[in-house]
Amino acid sequence: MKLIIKEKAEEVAEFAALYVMKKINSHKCGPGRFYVLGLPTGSTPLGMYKKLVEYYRNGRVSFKYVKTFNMDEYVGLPQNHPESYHSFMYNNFFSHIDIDPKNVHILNGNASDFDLECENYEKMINEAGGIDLFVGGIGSDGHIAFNEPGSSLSSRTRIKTLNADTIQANARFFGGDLSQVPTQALTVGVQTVMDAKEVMILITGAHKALALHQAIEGGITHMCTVSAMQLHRTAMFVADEDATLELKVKTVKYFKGLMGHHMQLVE
Ligand SMILES: N[C@@H]1[C@@H](O)[C@H](O)[C@@H](COP(=O)(O)O)O[C@@H]1O
Repeated sequence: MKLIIKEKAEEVAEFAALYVMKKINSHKCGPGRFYVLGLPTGSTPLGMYKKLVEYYRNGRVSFKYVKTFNMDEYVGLPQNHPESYHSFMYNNFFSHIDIDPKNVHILNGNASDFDLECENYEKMINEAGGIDLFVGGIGSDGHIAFNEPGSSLSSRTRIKTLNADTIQANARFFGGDLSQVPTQALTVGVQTVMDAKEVMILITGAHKALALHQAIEGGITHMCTVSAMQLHRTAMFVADEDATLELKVKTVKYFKGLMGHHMQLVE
């Protein structure tokens, strides 16, 4: 596992965007050779999307031969609702780059058969050759995508009922009104993320510090689903200083000592 520690959230965003750009550019993409990205929503990855749009505008990267699979989507929210993850992704990223909409995959939270929708999603990921890089954020209880505490660590794409903490945390996007927050979502499973060739988790802010501690210094537990990434061969956590507040000084020192080496990943 790698832990990249940057001083500020903006530098986390920059590192993540540079990493994604480098991966796409070194993949030798073309017709029949796509780079496949797994993508998150939330406030944490916003800065990364902004940077990627900037790099695209400066001609440093193209998404023409990139396929994307989003992590999750609310159930029952119209696709064009401003807080749907469809809207989030188009407003903040897809509408500003050269990706072909047919290469964008987002779960349909209004499907008539959720089991079939989720099964097809896994099939489409397989048909795309699997996910090359899954980028994720986490909730303050350490959930990845919408894999709430207690989710099976071998779970696959399915419907989940959101817990009270997640509904509370997401109420800020619905005018603070808990009753407006959808109570269910379709989400990739922990195993769906684990199957990606690479995983990069972005964590910023002191409110995520305990989650980062549990994720990398605690044991693997379904009560902190991102901790499953300890079993991933190439998991990388990218955190700001605030998110490291609950880590041991020894852990922080060790990974900071590797920074020179790790920065080569984006050079
Ligand atoms: N399903 C999403 C997660 O994918 C995201 O990581 C989390 C944290 O969001 P934020 O980055 O806004 O803290 O929110 C939701 O639960």
